[in-house]
Amino acid sequence: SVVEDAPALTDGFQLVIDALKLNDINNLYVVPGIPISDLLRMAQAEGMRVVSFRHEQNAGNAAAIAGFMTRKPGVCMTVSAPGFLNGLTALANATTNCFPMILISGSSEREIVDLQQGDYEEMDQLAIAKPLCKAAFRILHAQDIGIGVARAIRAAVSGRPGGVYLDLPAKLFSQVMDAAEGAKSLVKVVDPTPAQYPSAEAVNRALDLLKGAKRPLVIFGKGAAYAQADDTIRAFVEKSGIPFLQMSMAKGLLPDTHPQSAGAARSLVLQEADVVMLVGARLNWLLSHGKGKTWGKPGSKKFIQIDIEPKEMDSNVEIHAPLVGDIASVMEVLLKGIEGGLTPPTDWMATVAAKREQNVAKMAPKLMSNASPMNFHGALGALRRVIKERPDAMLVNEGANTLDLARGIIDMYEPRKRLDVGTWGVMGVGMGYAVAAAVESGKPVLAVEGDSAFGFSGMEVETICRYNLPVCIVIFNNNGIYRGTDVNPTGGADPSPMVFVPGSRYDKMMEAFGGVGVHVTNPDELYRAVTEAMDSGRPTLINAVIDPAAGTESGNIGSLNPTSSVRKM
Ligand SMILES: Cc1ncc(Cn2c(C)c(CCOP(=O)(O)OP(=O)(O)O)sc2=O)c(N)n1
Ligand SMILES: Nc1ncnc2c1ncn2[C@@H]1O[C@H](COP(=O)(O)OP(=O)(O)O)[C@@H](O)[C@H]1O
Ligand SMILES: [Mg+2]
Repeated sequence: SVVEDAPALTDGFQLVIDALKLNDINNLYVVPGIPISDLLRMAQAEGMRVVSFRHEQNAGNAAAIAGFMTRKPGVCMTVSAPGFLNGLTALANATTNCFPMILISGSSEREIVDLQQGDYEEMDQLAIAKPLCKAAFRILHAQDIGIGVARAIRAAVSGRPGGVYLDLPAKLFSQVMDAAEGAKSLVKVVDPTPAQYPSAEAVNRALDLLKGAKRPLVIFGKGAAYAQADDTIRAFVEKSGIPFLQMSMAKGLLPDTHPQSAGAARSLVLQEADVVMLVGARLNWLLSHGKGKTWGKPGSKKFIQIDIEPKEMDSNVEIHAPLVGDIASVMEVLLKGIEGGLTPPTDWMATVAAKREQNVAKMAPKLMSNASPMNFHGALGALRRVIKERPDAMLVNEGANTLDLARGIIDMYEPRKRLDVGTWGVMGVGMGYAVAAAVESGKPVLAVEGDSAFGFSGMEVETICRYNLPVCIVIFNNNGIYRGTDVNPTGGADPSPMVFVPGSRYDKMMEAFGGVGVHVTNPDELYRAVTEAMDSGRPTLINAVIDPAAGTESGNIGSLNPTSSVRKM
């Protein structure tokens, strides 16, 4: 009959789904609406995991951290204009942190946008996205969907990973084409992250510096965690005997309790080291740009830097031995290069270990504090114990005091388990990261949130309940941004802009959506409530009361704040 003879047809909706699935992308982090609602329904019908959020920024953050965790681009899908704009902060944050992510947004018809005739949600999204991401593409014809998706995937993960924008005008989805032709138009990306080995000359230059060093130091950044070269990295550290530092999201690459860890002796090693090897860590503000009093006498250090991005070398200070390549390949060659040729700096390591033990001993009593209302140290002592007992749990962390103190107090034992505000120090990543951490890892998630930080993405507690994710949110409720004691200098009726409703009960928010809400006022209650949540896997929010006076302005980075010389605040 006529139907049987008619060539099978496909369309833009189907080709987008086929192109993503062909490239092993199965999870979508989205906010539905025109023109992507049917695309999402079809994707779900085809077995893709479609996780629907309450705000695109959180969907985008989820996609970005999924990229960091999996080395595959995390995909966020939004509607046009306002939905696209809401996703941009996450796209820019992914690019800043070198997380591979693709923001796919529906958009308005080109002919109306280009004549500025006032389309529904009209905006030239491609032009607006370009400065905020690694690459940006628009697809106008169904037969180009295969190559367009392939381009976006390769751009996101190749070289320095980052954010990519893919613009899909509404009319593209309903375009029809021959199914056989459509299948042929699809592209499975081949080797998007090729091994990139450094030259022998570059390797020897670095090995010479390491062999001549009296006080060497290795600093691992989140690039080293992302590389997933965990065994090679551990072998290099243990064969070389060199002390190491782990930046926030690299913690757990080696256990923070490792005998060569210099985490608790950070000031000493940055001051005294004579050769510093940076592995997937930029000498940016987080490392004081490699200069100033943090780094001891000017010119007292020789730097080795391993990075896939050639332009990162000499970004802040002279790099004496640049090693351009992917961390897995470079560390493999360095490991071979030190076989039998490097004498472990045992005296230096002993000096570092002594300092570390001294600082750990100084901190220990603070972590036993049973004060109620709690201070940060007492509360974090309880959470430190939970993660020690559950090293495979994911830890999400944001805030100021809540972030800065947790970073040093909660030891990590496994790679890619600590997910925090990263390079940009951006608040609001918490719930998006928590959702993706649960979806991508299947492991229980502990999200340790400042009360202000939580507020940026808190509506997603409904998303967490809807998907019944094993997320335990602990809010350090000190009634404010940094602290809860600020006052309005005029004594007027309005509260200080830095404080919130005193005695607020965030746990009631979780109960509103069927999750478990707990209110705790001491570390023992906190420990028990988190343990119960991690055992049950039930969405849980614990309102942990912290003394409003316990914090400091901006945590550890108060010095970045400009202050008035004419007016004392
Ligand atoms: C998007 C965004 N907005 C504002 C800030 C400024 N900011 C803000 C608003 C912070 C919240 C600190 O309060 P908290 O309650 O989360 O943490 P503590 O009370 O424990 O210090 S930390 C910080 O740098 C930011 N980093 N990112
Ligand atoms: N697979 C990889 N191989 C080499 N370098 C990488 C790889 N993945 C990411 N990088 C690099 O790692 C660095 C990460 O640095 P950064 O985000 O500053 O880490 P941190 O904040 O933890 O110090 C970036 O410069 C990025 O180019
Ligand atoms: Mg606070």
